[in-house]
Amino acid sequence: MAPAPQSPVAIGGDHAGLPLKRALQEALAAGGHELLDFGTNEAASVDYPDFAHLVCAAVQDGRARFGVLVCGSGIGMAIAANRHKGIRAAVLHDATEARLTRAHNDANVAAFGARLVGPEVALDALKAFLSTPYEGGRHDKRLAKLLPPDPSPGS
Ligand SMILES: O=C(CO)[C@H](O)[C@H](O)[C@H](O)COP(=O)(O)O
Repeated sequence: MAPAPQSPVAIGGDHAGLPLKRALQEALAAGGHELLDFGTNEAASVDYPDFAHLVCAAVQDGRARFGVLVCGSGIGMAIAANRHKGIRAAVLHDATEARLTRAHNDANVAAFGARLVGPEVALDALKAFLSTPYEGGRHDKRLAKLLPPDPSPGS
């Protein structure tokens, strides 16, 4: 992995994500990224939102520039992460999605499904995610519209 201007990176996952989380951690560390590891580091079954909340809090308060979340599908993690103000999480299956969500959505959390994506593809996507800048411009006003309208629909 290329040297790391975007450190530190907060990482977390559930039991299903553990093998991929470990692989991503090793690659990030080898690339010089400072890592904040929020677990889990045990094979025992745990609940993915607990780890999503820890990682997102670290991104929200500035301890981490980016977050990485790993569960079985990546979906539960992304749902949990996107409930946090200022967090834009995307489930990634390849490097193209990673580049697009950084360039257009200024995503700050990458979610992976360890049961669906292999370590090489996930690592490629993570490299692209961490190295692609947000484009700004026309995307700024769209990001501003991601906030719920006031009053929120259904309230
Ligand atoms: O929440 C998920 C799906 O959105 C994650 O993939 C979890 O890792 C998965 O649900 C865990 O499943 P398990 O049968 O409890 O191992």
